[in-house]
Amino acid sequence: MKALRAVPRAHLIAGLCLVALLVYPIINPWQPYPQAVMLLGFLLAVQASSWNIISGYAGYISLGHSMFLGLGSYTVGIIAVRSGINPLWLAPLGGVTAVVIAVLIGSVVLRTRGHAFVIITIAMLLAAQIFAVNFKGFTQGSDGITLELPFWSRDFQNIPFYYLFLGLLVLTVLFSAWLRRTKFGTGLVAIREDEGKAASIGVNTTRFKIVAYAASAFFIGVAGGIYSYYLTFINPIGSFTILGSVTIVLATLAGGRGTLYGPVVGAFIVQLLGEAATVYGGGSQSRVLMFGLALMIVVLFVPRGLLPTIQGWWRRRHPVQVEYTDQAGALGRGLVTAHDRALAEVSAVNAADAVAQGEILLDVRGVSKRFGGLTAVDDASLTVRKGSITALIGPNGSGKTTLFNLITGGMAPDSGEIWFEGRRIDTMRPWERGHLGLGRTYQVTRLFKDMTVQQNVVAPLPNSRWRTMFSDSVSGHEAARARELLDIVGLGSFANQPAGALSYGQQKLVELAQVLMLQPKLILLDEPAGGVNPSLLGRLTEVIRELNRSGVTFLVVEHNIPLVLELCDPVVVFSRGASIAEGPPGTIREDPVVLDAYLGDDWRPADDPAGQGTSTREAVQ
Ligand SMILES: Nc1ncnc2c1ncn2[C@@H]1O[C@H](COP(=O)(O)OP(=O)(O)OP(=O)(O)O)[C@@H](O)[C@H]1O
Repeated sequence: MKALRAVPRAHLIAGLCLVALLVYPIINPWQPYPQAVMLLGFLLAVQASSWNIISGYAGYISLGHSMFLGLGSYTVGIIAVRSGINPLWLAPLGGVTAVVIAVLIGSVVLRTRGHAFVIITIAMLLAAQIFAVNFKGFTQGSDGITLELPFWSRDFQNIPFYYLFLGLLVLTVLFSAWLRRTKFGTGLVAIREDEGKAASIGVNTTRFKIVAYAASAFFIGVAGGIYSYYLTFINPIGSFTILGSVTIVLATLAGGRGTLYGPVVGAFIVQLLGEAATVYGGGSQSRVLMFGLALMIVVLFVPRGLLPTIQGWWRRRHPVQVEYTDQAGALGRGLVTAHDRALAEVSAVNAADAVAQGEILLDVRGVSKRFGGLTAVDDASLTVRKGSITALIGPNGSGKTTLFNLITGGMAPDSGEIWFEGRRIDTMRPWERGHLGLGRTYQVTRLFKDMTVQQNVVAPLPNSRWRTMFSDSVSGHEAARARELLDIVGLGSFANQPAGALSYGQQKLVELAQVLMLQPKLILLDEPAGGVNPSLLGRLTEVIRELNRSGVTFLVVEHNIPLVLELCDPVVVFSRGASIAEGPPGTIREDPVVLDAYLGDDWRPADDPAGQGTSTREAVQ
C-alpha cells in the first residue's frame, strides 16, 4: 500500500484506464463499431505520443508526420504482396523504414533552426504522395495495393486489432516516458527552451534532434504496417494525407504538448469528436469543420492543452506548502559531506591540471568580430594560464561578452585563432568545446525556466558518449551528482522548485552549479556578481576560490572592481575590443592608461592626481 502511494497520481490513473481498456472487449464483446472507434483512437494516440517527442519535448514542429504512417503501410504492403508473408510479421519493418527516412531527412533539415523544418516536413509528405502515385511498378500507383484478409475468424471482429494497437500504444507511452527521464530527454527540453544555451552545456543539438526525429517516427511506422493489414487496402491519397498530420497536431495540442499523457488524452478527445461529427454532422466534411473549430478553441482558451490547464487549476486549489528558505537559511544547512564529496570529484578531474599550473590553457590570438560597421572585438589577444583566476575588465561595450561568445562558440570570429589546451577550437561546435572542458555562465542568466532547478543542473553533457546521453537524469549517479553540486552552491533545498521561481542571484548560483556538471577545466564567468546580494556574493567568491584550489581555472568578466582586485590575478583590461593592459591587480589599479580608460578618478592614487604614473605595459617592457 505504501509503495502504491509513492506512485504519482497520473501513473495510477493511467494504470486504471489501461485495465478498463483491457477488459472492455471481454465484457462487451459484440460491439465491432465502438471497438473500431477505440482502436482508431489508439492509433491516433500512438502517432500523437510519438510526434510529442520531436515537437513537444524538442519543440520542432513537424506538419508532415502522418507520412511515417504511410511509409510503414507501403513498406509492409509492398513486401507482403510480393513475398506472401503475413503483414503483421512485417510491421516492425515499417518502423525501420520510417526511422531510416527520418534520419535522412533529419540530417539535412535539422541542422537549421526554425520554420524551414516545418515547411520541409509538409513538402516531404506531399513528395511521398507524388512518389506513391507515380512509381506504379513499385506502389501500383493510384490503384493502390490490396492485401490479404486477416487470418483469424470473422467472429473475433476487431478484437485482435484492438489489442494490437493498444499494445503498441502502451509501448509508445513507456518509450516516451523512458526517453523523458534520460539526459537525452532533458536535453530535448533544453533545446526547446534555449537551443544556443543547450549547445553551450555540451548538448550536441544536431545529433539530439535527428535522434528525436527518428525516435518519433518508429512507432508510427510500425502502426502503419498494422493499419495496412486492418484496412487490407492502401493508396497514395489515404496514406499520405495532410489531414492525418493536422489531426496528430490537434490531438497533442488539445491534450498538452510536452507532457506524457496529454497526447493520449487529446487523441481520444479528437477521435471521439471526429466520430461524432461524422455520425451526427452528415459526413466526413463536417469532421474537417469540427477539427478547425477545435483548433481555434484550443489556441484561444487552452493554449497549454487540457492536462497542463487542469494540473495548474488543481495546484492553485491545493497548493503544496513550501517552507520559506532565504539563501542564508539554505546555506546554514549546507550538507558538508555531499559538498566535500562533490568538490573531491571536481578535484579528481582537474588534479593533473593543478599540478601543471602556469601553462597556457586558453590562447586567443588576434581575434576580430565585426557587427556591420562596428568592430566589437578588434584583433584581440589574451592568454589564460592554468590554475589562475584571470579577470577581464573594461568599459561597457568594450567587447568582453562578445569575446566570451567567440571563445565558447556562440559566434564565429571573422579572423584570428583560439586555442584551448593546445588544440585549436575556433572551428569547433559549441558542444565540442564544452566536452573539452570549457564552460560558461551568462551575464543575464539563461536557465531553462520550465525545468526544475535539479533538471537544469543535470542537463549538461560532459562528453559525447551514447551511454551518458541515455543515462537516467531523475535518479542514479547523474541526479545524485546534480544534487551534490547544488549543495556546493547552497541551493540543495531548492532542487525541486521551478528554476524560473528563484531569485536572480539564486539563478546565478544554479548556473554555476550547472556549468560544474560539465566537469570544466576553464569556466568563463560573465558578471557573476551582477544583481547578487552581499551574503550571496560572499558565498559565490568562496565557491570560486574552493573550485580554483581544486584545479578549476577561471576567466571572470566583472564590473565590481573591489571583488576583482581581491579575487583575481592577473587582470586583463579591455577597451574598444582589445586588451590595453594586463598584470597583477595591484599594478592594474594604478595604471594611468586603465585609470583613464575605465577606472576613473575615484581610483587614482592621492599622490598622483594628474595621472603621471607608469602604465603596466611600460612597466613590463
Ligand atoms: N549580436 C550583436 N549584434 C550587433 N552588435 C552587437 C552584438 N553583440 C554585441 N554587439 C555590440 O558589440 C559591442 C560590444 O558588446 P559587448 O556586449 O561584447 O560588450 P561588453 O564589454 O560585454 O559590455 P558590458 O560590460 O556592458 O556587458 C557593443 O557595442 C554591442 O552593442
